[in-house]
Amino acid sequence: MAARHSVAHLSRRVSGAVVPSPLRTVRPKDVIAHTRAFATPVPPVTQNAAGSKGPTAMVFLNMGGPSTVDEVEDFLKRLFQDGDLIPLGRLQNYIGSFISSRRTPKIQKQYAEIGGGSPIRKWSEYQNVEMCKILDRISPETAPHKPYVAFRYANPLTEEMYNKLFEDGFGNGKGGRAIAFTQYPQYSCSTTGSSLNELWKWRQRLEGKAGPGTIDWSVIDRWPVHPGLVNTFASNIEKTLAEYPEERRSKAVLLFSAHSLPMTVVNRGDPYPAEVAATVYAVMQRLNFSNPYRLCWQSQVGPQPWLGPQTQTSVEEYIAKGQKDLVLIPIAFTSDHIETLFELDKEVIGESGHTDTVKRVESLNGNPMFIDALADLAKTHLDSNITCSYQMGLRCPGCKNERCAESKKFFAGVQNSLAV
Ligand SMILES: C=CC1=C(C)c2cc3[nH]c(cc4nc(cc5[nH]c(cc1n2)c(C)c5CCC(=O)O)C(CCC(=O)O)=C4C)c(C)c3C=C
Ligand code: FES
Ligand SMILES: [Fe+2]
Repeated sequence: MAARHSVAHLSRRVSGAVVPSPLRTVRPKDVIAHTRAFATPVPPVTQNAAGSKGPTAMVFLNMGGPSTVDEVEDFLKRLFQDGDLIPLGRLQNYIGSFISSRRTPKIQKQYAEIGGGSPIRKWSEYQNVEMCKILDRISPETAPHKPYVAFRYANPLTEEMYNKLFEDGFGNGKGGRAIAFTQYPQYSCSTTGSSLNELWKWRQRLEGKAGPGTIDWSVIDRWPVHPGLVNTFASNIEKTLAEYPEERRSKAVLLFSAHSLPMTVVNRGDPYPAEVAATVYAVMQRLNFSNPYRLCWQSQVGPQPWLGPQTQTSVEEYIAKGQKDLVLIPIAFTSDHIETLFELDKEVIGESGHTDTVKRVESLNGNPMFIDALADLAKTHLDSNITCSYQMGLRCPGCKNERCAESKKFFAGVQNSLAV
């Protein structure tokens, strides 16, 4: 299809003010899929090279997790008090605080069992530092690239990250460019959307109105089918399949597992289920459909209906049908966390009665192929001169959240914000 969109749809933020990009045509595919060719030649590092437009702040957005058991209560409190994740109305803070205190002992035990905390901070910091090293080489014109992490529910929180930006010479009248890079490959309003609403909130509080000297923000908001992501998943799956005897290998069932969503969020029109399915299909294409597969959903919380089928039930039902060779693939998160190390390893596999034939594919963590993919995504974004994907300007059909409207107007630009 040769549908072409004028770049008048797209905009670039310069010193906080939205200005139209220079006229050229961009296919929406270019904006969303970031499919730059992979064989980037690597020139030597050129820190502060003459003509560099850097420094550039690379800000990883994610939910975060408690690094110690003592941090669990605060983590859960922030999570249950987030109206973008769990809308509880006017009593949000009160009810959120009540639910989180009651839940804390159970969740503390789970974090204790996986080594005393979540590894998300360790992996996020490592991935970002390594990505920035690559960017300094392949994008000397925007070097040096400085790594920052902004978590939604654990330290370092968005406010802390913003103050660090100020300390390092960004904003405060000095401007500078910052890229908000979501670490959720697939976009959900309850994950990336919530992080962007939070970033927008602190941007308003700490920098006031957009204007000369404020930070120039742009966003990498989704990357469900980036070839580097797809290849890393596929190669990890191949490694796990190789552990089965050859005669059983192609009959092992691949069970992709993603964090579920409440049906209220799905029915509001959240993009996440479709984007997770896109990742699964791209990985299967890359594997040449070598095995039968299904997508299932894990980590439901509370009594309301969630998107299914549930991962644990699916494993039990396949085993009951005689299918015991099952490969679990966490497909919606880029590092290990409580849902891989506790829920999949200890509950789903541990309680399956078949720990020798039900296996889990390793998480992306520090995989160099994955770090290359992050650098490729960032490089494509830095070169593209766009603020975010064209898709990001559109609110969900059922969205009633004014924070979404405001943050979309800010990040996508007023002219690209649709249905706000
Ligand atoms: C793509 C990933 C995730 C989506 C989508 C998501 C939605 C979502 N989550 C909750 C409630 C909880 N999630 C919790 C932990 C948690 N969630 C994700 C990822 C997604 N959540 C991760 C990676 C983690 C673990 C973090 C870590 O270990 O570091 C928790 C806390 C644990 C618990 O109490 O069970 C809750 C609660 C909702 C309601 C939701 C969608 C609306
Ligand atoms: S809930 Fe999706 S845009 Fe607000
Ligand atoms: Fe969650």
